[in-house]
Amino acid sequence: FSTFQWPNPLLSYADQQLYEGPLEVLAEGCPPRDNSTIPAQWLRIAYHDMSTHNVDDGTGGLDASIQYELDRSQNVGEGMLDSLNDFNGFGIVSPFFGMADVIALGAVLAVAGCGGPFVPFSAGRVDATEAGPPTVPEPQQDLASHTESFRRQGFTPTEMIALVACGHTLGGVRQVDFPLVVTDNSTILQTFDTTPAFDTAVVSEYLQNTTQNPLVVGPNVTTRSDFRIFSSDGNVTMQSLLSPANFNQTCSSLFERMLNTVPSNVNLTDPITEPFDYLVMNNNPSRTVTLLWADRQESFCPSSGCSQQSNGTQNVFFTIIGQMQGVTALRYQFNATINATSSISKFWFEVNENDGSEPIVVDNGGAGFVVEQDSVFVDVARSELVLVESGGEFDEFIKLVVAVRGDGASTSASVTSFSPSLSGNPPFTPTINTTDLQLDASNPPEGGYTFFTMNTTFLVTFLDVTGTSSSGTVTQKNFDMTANNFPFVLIS
Ligand code: HEM
Repeated sequence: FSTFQWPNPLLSYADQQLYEGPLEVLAEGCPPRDNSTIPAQWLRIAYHDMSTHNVDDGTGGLDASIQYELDRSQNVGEGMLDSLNDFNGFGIVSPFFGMADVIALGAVLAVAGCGGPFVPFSAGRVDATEAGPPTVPEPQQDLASHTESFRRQGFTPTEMIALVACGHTLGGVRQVDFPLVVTDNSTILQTFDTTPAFDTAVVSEYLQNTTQNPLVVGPNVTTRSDFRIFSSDGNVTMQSLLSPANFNQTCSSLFERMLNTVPSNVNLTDPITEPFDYLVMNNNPSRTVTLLWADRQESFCPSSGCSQQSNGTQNVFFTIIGQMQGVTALRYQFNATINATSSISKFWFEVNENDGSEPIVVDNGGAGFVVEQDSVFVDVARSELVLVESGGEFDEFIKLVVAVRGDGASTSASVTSFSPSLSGNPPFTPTINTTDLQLDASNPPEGGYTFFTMNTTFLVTFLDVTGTSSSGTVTQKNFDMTANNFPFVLIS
């Protein structure tokens, strides 16, 4: 069992994106694109975004500043724009998980998708709002410049050799973008090694002098930067990287550091190395899982808690990250009715394998899963996903219903909504809107609550809901619209 403490919207969301998120579909199986592969493009953009870091003053790093740097020759290549569109297109940028976190997640998935090692993922990067310095290394620079570049980014000369080898096991150099590196214009892209996979071929082919890596053996000696870097310690580091186990371990830890290179005022989460939203267990059909809760007045539920047994299970389909770690999980579902007056103060679970062993109590490290407030919340059961049909045309919207404890005369509610950018061009900036809600005529007050409503679209992914009553103002933060199934209503 993990030591994860609920609630933690950032960690929960990062865990969900890593283990169940949609982005992996473009990385799984190392799919080809633009004569290279999608993962190669994702790994390169992560490095370029991070290369603005300066260890001397703690500025720059993986901060999505690349969105403002695409017009620089260092960032040439259609893979850059394609990758940013991939990252924006899934709509997974959230109020607390920005483009920089998505770029880092993309690199983790890229390495795994091409058969490389697991790279531990941390979240919490902060997106820049302007370009960083133009400090991406370029092939025509000399070894001393590259050594200084990597020092400034936080890497030793030995780490520079390994990081370049780890990066250049994927993809290659495009002739149109680097005509001085790949001079033969019948070649669209010259790969760094003969395999698209994340493997040691880039190292072994270099050491065997069979390499076609244009940054090692290209016709233009000035742009043989990989040759100068790889041979800078008499091939000692490259020899050590011949071992697949050492290559994977070295690349995993250097990539983790590369992705965690952020401005010094940014704090990242601990690395996520297991799916902690669930209990990960073998399937046991005789297992029972019980939801227990305490009421707010401490008089309604028995001292052992009110309880409700699970009424069904769902298989969790893990991404390549979960698959490579060999984890399996079931999600247990509950349908519990909670008395509106006595309400709920915290909940927890009991897992009984029914095999004679003691039941396991899952209680968030002893504290229980505390429900901070019950005065303001999105009422999922009263909200509706509405489909309107008129003359063969369909219009869809979400009728959002918010419950505020208190009577109609003294209560009010507003919603701040977050929608990822719809633009096809970076920088991708989300839309944030605040709207005052109307009293909901179709849901009269009930159970001490007044109901408010607004219509919203599927483009909204997160909400903060604020309600005011005679007892004060309360906000339910970070309500995830994409994680909820509202009742469906057809109007025709
Ligand atoms: C001195 C340092 C480096 C130089 C001069 C350099 C240079 C280049 C060049 C010229 C390309 C071709 C890009 C294109 O045609 O689109 C390239 C591709 C690539 N680089 Fe580097 N690179 C360096 C370090 C790194 C590092 C540290 C990484 C680590 C992640 C990396 C990852 C990649 C990847 C994955 C590609 C393939 C992109 C694709 O196929 O679309 N590079 N690099």
